[in-house]
Amino acid sequence: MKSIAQIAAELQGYDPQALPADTVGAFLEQLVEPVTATERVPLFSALGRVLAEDVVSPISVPPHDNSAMDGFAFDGAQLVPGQPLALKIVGTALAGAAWRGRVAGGECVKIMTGAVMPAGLDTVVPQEFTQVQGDAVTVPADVLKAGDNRRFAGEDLMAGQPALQKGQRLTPAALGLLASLGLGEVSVVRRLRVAYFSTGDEILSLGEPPREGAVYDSNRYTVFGLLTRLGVEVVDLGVVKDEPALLEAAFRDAAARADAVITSGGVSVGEADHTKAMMRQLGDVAFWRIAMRPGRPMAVGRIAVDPLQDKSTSGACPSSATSSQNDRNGAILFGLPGNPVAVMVTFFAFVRPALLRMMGARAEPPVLLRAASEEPLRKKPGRTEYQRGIVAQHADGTLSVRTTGNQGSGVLSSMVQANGLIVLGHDQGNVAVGDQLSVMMFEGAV
Ligand SMILES: Nc1nc2c(c(=O)[nH]1)N[C@H]1C(S)=C(S)[C@@H](COP(=O)(O)OP(=O)(O)OC[C@H]3O[C@@H](n4cnc5c(N)ncnc54)[C@H](O)[C@@H]3O)O[C@H]1N2
Ligand code: MOO
Repeated sequence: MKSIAQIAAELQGYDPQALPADTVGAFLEQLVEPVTATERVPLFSALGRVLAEDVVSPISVPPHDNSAMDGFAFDGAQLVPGQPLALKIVGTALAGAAWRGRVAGGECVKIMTGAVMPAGLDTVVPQEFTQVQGDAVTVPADVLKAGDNRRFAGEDLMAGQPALQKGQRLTPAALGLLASLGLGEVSVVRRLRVAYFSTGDEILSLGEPPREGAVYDSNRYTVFGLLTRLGVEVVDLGVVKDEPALLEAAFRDAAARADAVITSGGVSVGEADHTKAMMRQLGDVAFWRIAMRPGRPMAVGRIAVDPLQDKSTSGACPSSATSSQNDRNGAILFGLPGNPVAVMVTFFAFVRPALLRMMGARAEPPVLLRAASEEPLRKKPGRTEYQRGIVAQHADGTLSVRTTGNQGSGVLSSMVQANGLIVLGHDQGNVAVGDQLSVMMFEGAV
């Protein structure tokens, strides 16, 4: 486990007062480690979980050569170009049971989609292509070739071949694939637990009456949504007032109960701010000014946990967990800036990839779209900007993007209007109409 100072010393061009966004990613990759405990869960509980081991196909799927169509199976060697083929029906092969009769030249078997191909037959003519009279079938000339409409055993998955890889997040398709292999349970990395609290004397909890100078706590709900979508267990610690004793209790409780602690507020340079002091006192923490907008101030580090107090896994995992203790070294701290848009942007840019790494998931850099700017944008080189964008698709298939207007980092409604974040890179200057821009789409991430 490397200290903040060690990681910083090894990173080229590390300047905590003007940290390029790329360097933050590199720093966090050094800071966080995947948790190692695993458990077996039934498929219905596995959606979004991270596979703890490679899955090798115990069987071939499909298990036998079978028909892709309802029609007539025959030996395709009898097809002659330019000539129809007359066949006699000698049986019916239904899905679910193999048809065991013998088929001679000039004969065929009526077959249903998914039914096992009778021995010696390799071609299926769909029934709508044919003329049938009693037990006589005519295959018109040139409607198909030998081998058509036959699905091979193992063409989806072959027994003994890798089907899914460790670190894969289980999607609906992956659940179906595991089921197709006959596997009812799967070994996954234990769920990550992430604690969150909002800080600030001006922050009202829902239900409190409005008062002058105060705002309702929106960050807690946004972060809850972001974390839930990510598939982690959320430990909600509410709003914590800017008092040292309350903050200390909240940090200690959060670090004891969770693998990572996310806070919002109190990381800038304002007065009457005990949050930073408490982070410094309880942990090994770096305070940054990142060369980006929004999301400039941010604190990152590790809060030590007294092993006797460690409640992060006790009672959290079912008894099937193969190991639930000692798979972490303190709780990782993400001290996010208070502004609601800055919270979301720093989450997408830094926290989400770091949490995925802690969850044991394979790195999946977001796929960025390219879209033509509908408007000129002012942009200073030397910092990364994330502007809220609305991407539109045109009749000819091309994409364009416009901003949501006011880009203030307190304007949360802009995040609701937007369907993605326009990423203006560190060295990018002003943007002209028609310039191609990269957009990180929310679909899948938000
Ligand atoms: N002199 C400077 N002032 C500021 C700087 C700076 O570099 N020099 N940076 C600005 C930037 S950028 C940001 S972002 C903020 C970050 O400040 P803090 O992290 O200390 O956050 P607060 O001051 O507590 O809050 C900022 C803003 O966000 C509102 N807020 C906070 N928590 C919530 C919440 N849970 N729900 C809704 N809204 C919240 C809060 O009321 C403030 O309006 O500092 C700038 N200043
Ligand atoms: O960058 Mo602050 O994080 O603008 O709101």
